[in-house]
Amino acid sequence: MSRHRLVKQLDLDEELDDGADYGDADDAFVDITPAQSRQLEAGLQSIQAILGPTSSQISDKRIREALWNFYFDVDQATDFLLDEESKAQAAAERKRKDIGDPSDLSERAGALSLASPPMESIASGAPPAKLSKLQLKMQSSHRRGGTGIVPAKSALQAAKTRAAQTAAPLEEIYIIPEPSAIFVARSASDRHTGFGSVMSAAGAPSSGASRSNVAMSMQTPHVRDAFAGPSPDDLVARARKGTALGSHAPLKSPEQARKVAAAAPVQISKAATPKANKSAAKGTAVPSSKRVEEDATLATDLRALGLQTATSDAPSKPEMPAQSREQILKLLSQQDKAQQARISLVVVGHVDAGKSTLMGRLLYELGHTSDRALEANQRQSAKAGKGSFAYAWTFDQMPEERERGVTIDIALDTFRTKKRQFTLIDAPGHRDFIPNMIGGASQADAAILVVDASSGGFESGFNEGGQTREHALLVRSLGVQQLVVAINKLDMVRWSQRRYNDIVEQMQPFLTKLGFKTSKISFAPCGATSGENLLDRKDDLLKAWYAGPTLVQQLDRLDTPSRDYDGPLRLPVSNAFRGQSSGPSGLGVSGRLESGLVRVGDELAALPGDQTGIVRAIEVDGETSSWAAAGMNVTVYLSGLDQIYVNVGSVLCPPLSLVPMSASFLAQIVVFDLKVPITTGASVELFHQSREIPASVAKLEATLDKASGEILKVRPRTLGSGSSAKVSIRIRGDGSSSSAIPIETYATNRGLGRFLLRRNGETIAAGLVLELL
Ligand SMILES: Nc1nc2c(ncn2[C@@H]2O[C@H](COP(=O)(O)OP(=O)(O)OP(=O)(O)O)[C@@H](O)[C@H]2O)c(=O)[nH]1
Repeated sequence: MSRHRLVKQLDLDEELDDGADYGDADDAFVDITPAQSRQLEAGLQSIQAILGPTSSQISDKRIREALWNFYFDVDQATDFLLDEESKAQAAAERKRKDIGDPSDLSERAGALSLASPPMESIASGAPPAKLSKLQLKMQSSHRRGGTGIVPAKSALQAAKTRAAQTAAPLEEIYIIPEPSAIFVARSASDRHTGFGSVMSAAGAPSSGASRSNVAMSMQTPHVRDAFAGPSPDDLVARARKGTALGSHAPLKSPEQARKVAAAAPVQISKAATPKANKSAAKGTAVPSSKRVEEDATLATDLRALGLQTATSDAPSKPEMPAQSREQILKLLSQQDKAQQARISLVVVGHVDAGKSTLMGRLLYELGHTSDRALEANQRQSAKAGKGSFAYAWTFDQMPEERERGVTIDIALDTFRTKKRQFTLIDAPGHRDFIPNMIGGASQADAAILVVDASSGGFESGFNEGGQTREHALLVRSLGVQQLVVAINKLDMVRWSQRRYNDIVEQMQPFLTKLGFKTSKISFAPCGATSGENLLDRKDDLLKAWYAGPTLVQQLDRLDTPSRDYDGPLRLPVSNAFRGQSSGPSGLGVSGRLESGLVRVGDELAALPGDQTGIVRAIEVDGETSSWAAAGMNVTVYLSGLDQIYVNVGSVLCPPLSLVPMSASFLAQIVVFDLKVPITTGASVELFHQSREIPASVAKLEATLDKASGEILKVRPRTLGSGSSAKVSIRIRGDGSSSSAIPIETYATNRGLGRFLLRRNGETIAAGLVLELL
């Protein structure tokens, strides 16, 4: 039975304990076979060769123990030893009371140079200067023949940054709408739904700003009532805790069930923790008969559940990429030409417009949901007195969602039409959950805007405070250019052509004002509960006047957006969780690849921080793959990287092409409809990728002409509704490097160079990053 099955809660205190206890473990290898002994010795020599002079700091015994714990995997054992070494050094420094916050990887990388290798001090036996894990690795890489040099920004990047310093064309944000055309939502309870802070640590408090907002709001009775139940943050945190985002999407096969089980919460391979190493050193490294027994029991349980397949004792080796980078690029370019590339679709719209029902029905019509699964949802929803939500329950799987009949968090799924594959992001419509909706929309290429055609239904979504308007504005501001408007619930108005035309006539000018090109907007009449006009039409009342494309035909006509496959890899993190032994193990990190390619075996750095990990497995839309490319929603499983170093808002990138870190930047913004103008120093919430960050508008540099981008006024005192301006944004914090976030200019990376600003539950502006300051 494999020791990979043994899992244990991570004890953080012990993990960070600097007193590396590598005590008596001479008896650790008593049961070792001759073959294992040979593997140990070969591994020992490999690690010593890799570590070079650093290996003199680490006893042979510790190296053997690491190899034993990592099943003779030299890479993992080396990573582990380097981790331990840098922790011990950091602890030693702490003891000398001269430690500050560890500087981040980008700063260190900038400071590193082979011209002054710290290796000399190690070789001379002098206590090494504080070496980051990256530095040690770079030395190793140098010894292995790599250059170990972190390149300065390329000339191309520098040129791009310079170009970005001139005003960006306004249509890149969106064509400025008439202020009166936009009404932004105001949360009735003034709730602060900080989805970015949700995942930073389960149960961790939100940002300081969030807390203060909440504290102020709590003074009014109706707000206290609103907080009587779990907050939106709590609900989302609870749902996401320890799972891949969207893992509450339907499980379509035993294989998927196995994968989801593999992503079960907060259990960490004991062999992969420093704590395990300590235990090993204390003589427990060799499986005891009790542990063997436990393993066997666990295996039996898993088999009974149909969750376990692998029984090998062999260490899990990364599957090597089957295709070269060139082959992958060629394949992607062919797919793009044939318009077959995957498209990420976010489904947005006013609360109760029928988004989840529409998507649930669509998956059923396309054969992605089995009759059995549907019947189960029908039975359970009827039992709960919510029979009309049977299709919506395909997506709304959190108990709170089912109880309240509203979507709370985004859910992901995939579906395939005859023509192409889609990733579907079902976003919540309720105003309290707009931050989650923004997180979903920031990962999308195109949107389905669901509109409720029932009498009064359309109006409540389209009037002031309705989410039809705000969602359309937000998706456009986040860069989505293609929109399919599903005019839903037409069955409730007896498939009235007049009602349909009336809605189209109101929506069309509104959407073009937001900057959607007419050619990129399409409309589809439909009925989610009956499945009308999703794949085909059955109702004579509709057939009598509509002969246009079905919803699926319209989705098939969407253009594949251009992707930056050649750029450096950028994977903004929307979730991080622990993989487990029955599926891909290691740290699972989910997100949408903004640029570049990732392959199994790649080394990735997580910023902020100075940690790196090796990609052991990749899943694209739930399917195992040896690579993934820009535009895909992926989960990468990394070894050698601890979960505490990766949060929502972190960005994974190659160690030799790090994403810049910045706490302040120059931006061009467009201001939405405002009650209170923006003034210098205004406190805002910055929504960047899947993260919400307290920030301030540090300086109003200039107002700009909406059409030409030319400067109208330098240093304006305020910014009002509908204006466009250049402003400096500063992340609020203590001013140290720790407040810096991974961010890029829009010219360098579109996804990482866009943001939204919100204040007191209102979205007040959208912007593009021009220059990092
Ligand atoms: N008659 C009729 N009812 C519908 C249709 N589509 C959805 N509904 C009903 O509308 C209600 C809300 O549907 P949902 O799918 O939960 O709406 P939603 O937009 O996903 O809701 P949130 O995500 O919470 O904003 C449910 O009772 C559905 O049965 C439709 O085409 N016709």
